[in-house]
Order: sequence, then C-alpha cells, then structure tokens
Amino acid sequence: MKLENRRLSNEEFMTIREEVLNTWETGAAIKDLQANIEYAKSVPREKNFALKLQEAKNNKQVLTQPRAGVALISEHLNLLKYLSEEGEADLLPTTVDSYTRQNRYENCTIGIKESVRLNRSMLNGFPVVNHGVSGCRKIQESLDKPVQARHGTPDARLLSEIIHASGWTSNEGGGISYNIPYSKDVPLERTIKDWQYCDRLAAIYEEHGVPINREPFGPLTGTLVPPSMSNSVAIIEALLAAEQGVKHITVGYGQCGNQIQDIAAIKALEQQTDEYLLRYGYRDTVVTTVFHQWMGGFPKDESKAYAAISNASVTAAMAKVTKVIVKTPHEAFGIPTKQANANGLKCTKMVLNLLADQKSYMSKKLSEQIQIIKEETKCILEAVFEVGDGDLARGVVEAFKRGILDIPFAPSIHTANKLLPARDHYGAVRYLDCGNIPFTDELKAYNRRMLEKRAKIQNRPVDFQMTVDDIFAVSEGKLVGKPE
Ligand SMILES: CCC[C@H]1O[C@@H](n2cnc3c(N)ncnc32)[C@H](O)[C@@H]1O
Repeated sequence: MKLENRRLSNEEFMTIREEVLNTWETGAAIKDLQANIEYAKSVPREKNFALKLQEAKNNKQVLTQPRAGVALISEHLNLLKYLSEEGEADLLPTTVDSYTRQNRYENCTIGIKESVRLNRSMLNGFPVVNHGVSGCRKIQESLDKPVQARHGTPDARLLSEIIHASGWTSNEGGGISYNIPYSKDVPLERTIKDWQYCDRLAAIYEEHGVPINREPFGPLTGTLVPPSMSNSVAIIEALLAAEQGVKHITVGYGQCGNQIQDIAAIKALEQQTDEYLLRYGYRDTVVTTVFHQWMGGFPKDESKAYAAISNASVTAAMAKVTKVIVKTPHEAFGIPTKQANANGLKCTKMVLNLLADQKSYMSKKLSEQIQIIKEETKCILEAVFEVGDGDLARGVVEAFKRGILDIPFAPSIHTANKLLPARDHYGAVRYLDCGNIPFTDELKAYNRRMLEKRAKIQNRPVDFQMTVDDIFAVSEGKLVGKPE
C-alpha cells in the first residue's frame, strides 16, 4: 500500500490486524476487538488517561509522571503502587523493555525466566507483549490511577493492541519519534505506516466511547535538539494521528536548559499545534503538553541531581505544562530504585506546589523567543508539505532525505546529520550549522549572531568544539560548555 496521510479504512485496518495478532502467541487472546473495547469501556472514567489530562489542562494543574518498568508482574505492580502512593505520582507509566521495543519477544521469555530465577529484574522494563492482556489487565485493575505505555518501538502494533485491550488509555510514540532516535536502519515509510495503524486503533477505541491519549515522543535524541526541530516533529506526528481520528494528543518537549527558551518552546508548541490542526480541518482535538526534565547527561552527585530536577520543575511550573516527566537522582547510574524514583517525584511536586499560583509573564525576551521558534518551525513545516506535494506522510520521508528534517546525534542512517547545534552565551540552543534546513537569511543570521556573541565572550571561534563542550556541560555542573 502506497504511503499516504489518509485514514485507514476498516477493511485495510482489519487485514493488517490479522497479520499483527499472529506475530506472537499472546495476540490470540485479543482477537475479538469488540470484546477488547467492551473491557476498556468498563474501566472507571477517573482512570482514563485522556480525561485526566483534559481536566488538568482546564484546571491549569501540572501533573507528575515517572518512568518505571521491571520484568515481573508482581514486582512491577509493587513499584507502580509505591510511586503512586509514596511518590504521589498523578499519572503512571509502564516503561517497556528494550527487547520488546525491537519485537524480540523470545529474548523477553528468557529475561522473564532469569528474573524469576535470580529474583531481580533482568529486563530494563516491563515486557507487555509477553505478559499479554492477562498480565496487563492485572496491572491496570490493581491500580487506582491511569496507566500509559512508554517505550521506543518502531513497530508497536501488537504492543498497542495489547495495552488498549488491557484498559491502558495512553500510548507514547510515533513514526518519526520512535524511529530516528531509536533505530539504526528502519525505513521511515515503514514506521509511519505502522504508527498510522497504532493511531487508527486508538481512534477506533475513541469512536466506541473509550478516549485514548496519544503522545508523540518530544525530546527525540535529547541532545541539544533545537526547539523548532523537535516542535516540528511533534506537530507532524499530531497531524498524522489526527488524520487517523485521534482526539486526545499530548505534544512534548525536552528541557534544553535556558528557561526563557524552554518556556517559549512550550508556548510555541501549544500555539502551532493548535494552528496546524485547525488549518488542516481537525477541530475537535484536545491538545495537552508534556515537559521532559533534562534528558542529557546528569551529575552523579545526588544533591546536584536534585538541583537539576528542581530546576526543570521550575520551568515546568512557569510554562504551565499539562504534565512533567520526572527524572531521578539515579539518572547518572541507570534504572532507579523505587525509592530514588519516588524521591524525584516528591522533589518535583514540592516545587510545582510552591509555584502553583505563579506563571511566567510575557516579556519582550519571551515573546521574541516564541516568535523565533515559530518562524523557524514554519519554515520547516512549509517545506515538508511542499516536498510531499501536499501529502504530509510522503513529505516527511522526502524531507528527511533532503535534510529539511534533521535530528542531531540520532543513530538512524535516515537522517542527514548535517544540523549542528550549540548553545549561545545564555545557554539557549541555536543552529551552528543549519545543514539543508530552509531557514530564511534573517533566521540564519540571528542564530549566527547569537553564537558569535558567545564566541566573543569566551574568546573562542564559533565551531564544533562549542557543541562538544555543551554535550558534557550539565553532567559537569554547568549549562554552557566552557573551553578548556
Ligand atoms: C527516553 C527515556 C530515557 C529515560 O528513561 C529512563 N528509563 C528507562 N528505562 C527505565 C525504567 N525501567 N525505569 C525507570 N526509568 C527508566 C532513563 O533513566 C532515562 O531517564
């Protein structure tokens, strides 16, 4: 079937579904889609992820959500209960393991057996496909808060079938955001199509009375991704989801570190997502936002790690995002203990509570940065539509081929890797090299000027060494990299 940004017909969807359910044994238990929907309808409304986000948006409340996932059902349940109670998490994840993300379910079988034998998690997340609908329903039924699948899966079709049949009412990911940062060589045509299936599935539940939230993965590689590039990808995935009938979309952004630029990025993302959805005829979509606390290298020192978590929480509060994804003081080491995970959540919530009655006020600098990000994003998105001859899906594939869309430090061979970012002297992320991104001369000159200011202050040339210094800076306790 030719790649096209067009809603899958029921016949197309059901034909693909037949094949998807046969890719692992646990697909057999969810063959009856109507029965799956009936089950999902039985989940109490207060445990619906989409509705809880919508309520938070209306109440201008910032919700907290951790990442968390371990191999076995009972341990995973204990972990999520602890994060919900002790950690006061408003929304619950299930972070899925790396084997599942690559559809290597046979490795999960071994990992589950080893976890039982050694009495500790031998997988770096919860293997939703292997545990199947029975295991995932047990998780959902035993918790009193909404659950979302968080992963990094290029082909998440079976994973999505199982989680929604289990009453999990949110799914993270997208055809770009779970491909380019997560894989070496998976064609975009493939993942855009596979995520059209996941979006259509979410929409079918929605059309039968079960609101399902879809959350494109905002931060991408989480390494100096300029806001206009990550915003462009988020808006594209929101449009692709809306075309399949998705009505609840959370667009996301990973903290870059300069507070004004980060708040501006969230505001620009909210405004332009609404603008583009409206422009392309999607009128009844509920758009919420998610801010990811610092995604780059973390300090090992616990106190400094809490400072990074608190600092990110201030930005989340001042930007009035709908939800914030929380880091832990174990970030520099690996998978956190449940205590460290809960501590990151409590630290975050304390800051959010202290700032609940405050927000960032429009200033000249803030409105200038919103304008810059919106203009850069507009240049990118208009070019994507143009090279796709008006079809967004084909435009994405062509735009990556030409380097119009380009994600820095991505493992995928399907991104040009010509874009080079670096921080200006305020710490805002700028384009050191725009590669093939079709910015106006004014926008290129602005980015260059901001980097030249830093070069002058630091008495150094504008070059790649700035980028290298910036990659290590935060883990060394500063934001802007300094020359040796
Ligand atoms: C793109 C997401 C990266 C973040 O995702 C966290 N992460 C990954 N797997 C787990 C897990 N099983 N439990 C708790 N956090 C986890 C990492 O620490 C990192 O911050």
